[in-house]
Amino acid sequence: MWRVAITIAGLDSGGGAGIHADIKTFAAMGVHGATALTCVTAQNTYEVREAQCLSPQLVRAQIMAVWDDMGIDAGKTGMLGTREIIEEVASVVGKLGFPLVVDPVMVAKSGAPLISEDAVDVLKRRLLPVAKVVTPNKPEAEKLTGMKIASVNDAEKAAEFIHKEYGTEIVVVKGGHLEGGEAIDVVYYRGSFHKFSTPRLESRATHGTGCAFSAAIAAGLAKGLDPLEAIKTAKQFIYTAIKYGVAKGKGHWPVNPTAWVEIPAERWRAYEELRAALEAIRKNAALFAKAIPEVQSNLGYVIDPRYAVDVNDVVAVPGRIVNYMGEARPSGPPAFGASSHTARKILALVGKDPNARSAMNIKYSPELVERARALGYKIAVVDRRKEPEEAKKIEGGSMKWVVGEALSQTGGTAPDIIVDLGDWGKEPQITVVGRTPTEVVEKVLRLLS
Ligand SMILES: Nc1ncnc2c1ncn2[C@@H]1O[C@H](COP(=O)(O)OP(=O)(O)O)[C@@H](O)[C@H]1O
Ligand SMILES: Cc1ncc(COP(=O)(O)O)c(N)n1
Repeated sequence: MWRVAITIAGLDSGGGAGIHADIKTFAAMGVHGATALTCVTAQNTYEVREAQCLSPQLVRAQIMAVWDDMGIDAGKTGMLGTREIIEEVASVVGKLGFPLVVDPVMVAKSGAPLISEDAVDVLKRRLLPVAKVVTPNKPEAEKLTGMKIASVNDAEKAAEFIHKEYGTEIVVVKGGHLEGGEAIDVVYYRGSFHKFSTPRLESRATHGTGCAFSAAIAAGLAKGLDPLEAIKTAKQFIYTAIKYGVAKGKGHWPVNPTAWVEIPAERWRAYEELRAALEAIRKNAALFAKAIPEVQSNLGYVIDPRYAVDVNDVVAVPGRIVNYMGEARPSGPPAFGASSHTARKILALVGKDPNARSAMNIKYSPELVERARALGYKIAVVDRRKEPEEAKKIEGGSMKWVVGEALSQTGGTAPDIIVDLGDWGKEPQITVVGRTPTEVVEKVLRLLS
């Protein structure tokens, strides 16, 4: 069943915070997102240049248009701009009664004020009493309570104070601005404290964190989750959104709410593509058997490089592709993290050329290199005997060196094949490179036919 969540918030033209972050979050969390726009900001990752708010009547009309048609299962507020808009939103929400998460946005990450000074009091006295959840960060909680917050203990006191003073049922004092190796959010709910924590990320991507976090809670409430369950999921969600942030802009980079669904989707796609390519190898098993070297073959594929961190993001064949009685055979179904050698080679490749996401090692022979030349393949030849001792010493250093050498010969983009002439105790090999495992298998097939 579809649920509807509404964001009552401002527009950030840079797409990092505000309604963009909220709608992406709603989509990623599987609810239908609706919007009541409050203000338009001309904003990017480092500054707010201009802002203009709509009339309170127009904000109300947007909420009512959604309500009268689809109903609203939960909502959240972000930038509200003026005291008049806050009063209007408090009045509508009070009347309609859907669960509301208030992110008491006051200042942008870049430093610009997002509500007028005289509005804070209206927010406290009018909006917080009709809200189900409020999610202040440290400076906002300090402003709402007049307390100084330097520890989890202080955050607990502030959370309880906000509940008692303004009547919001659930108070989440966020720990993004506190110190320590963990980002700890403190929740006050029904007379008890709860803590939700993740490792603190060293990340530039913190623009829109509060927006996406509160939208994720609202999405959970819209789906009918228990509030603590909704907050727990939102905490995992925001961790992923910060970790895989959008590396764009000169200031605080935007968070990435869609990472939550894109990463699992990417892994599935990569798995399926590899499986299809292995099927093609099976169909030509006798031919491929001729290309399997002593160390055996592997075929790997890395997920979208925006999300690839380590060998666990590369899908390959556990136990490699072997020559069994004259037929090439994967020794098992593909798995992530199944290869170390091939995976590190692909990670080195994709680090230099985002299109070089798949590779397979095959047997070296001068005839195959000749055939590649005749086919017009782009070829790089690497002499391992020239590899500096330092490269050999670093974990994964050899692979980086081989790939670096190869790509320096082909002008920075990956060749079709890398010929590795081997060294003492190292079998010479050919690595066939492509955008997808299917492309790699096709390139190998052409070489062998
Ligand atoms: N560097 C970080 N690492 C991990 N989590 C973080 C980090 N910064 C913020 N968070 C989390 O993101 C959410 C938003 O927090 P915060 O940055 O405090 O809010 P705001 O965006 O309103 O300033 C909270 O759950 C917080 O714990
Ligand atoms: C329209 C709008 N809404 C909210 C924020 C707060 O987000 P942040 O504190 O991450 O800058 C913002 N900068 N702009």
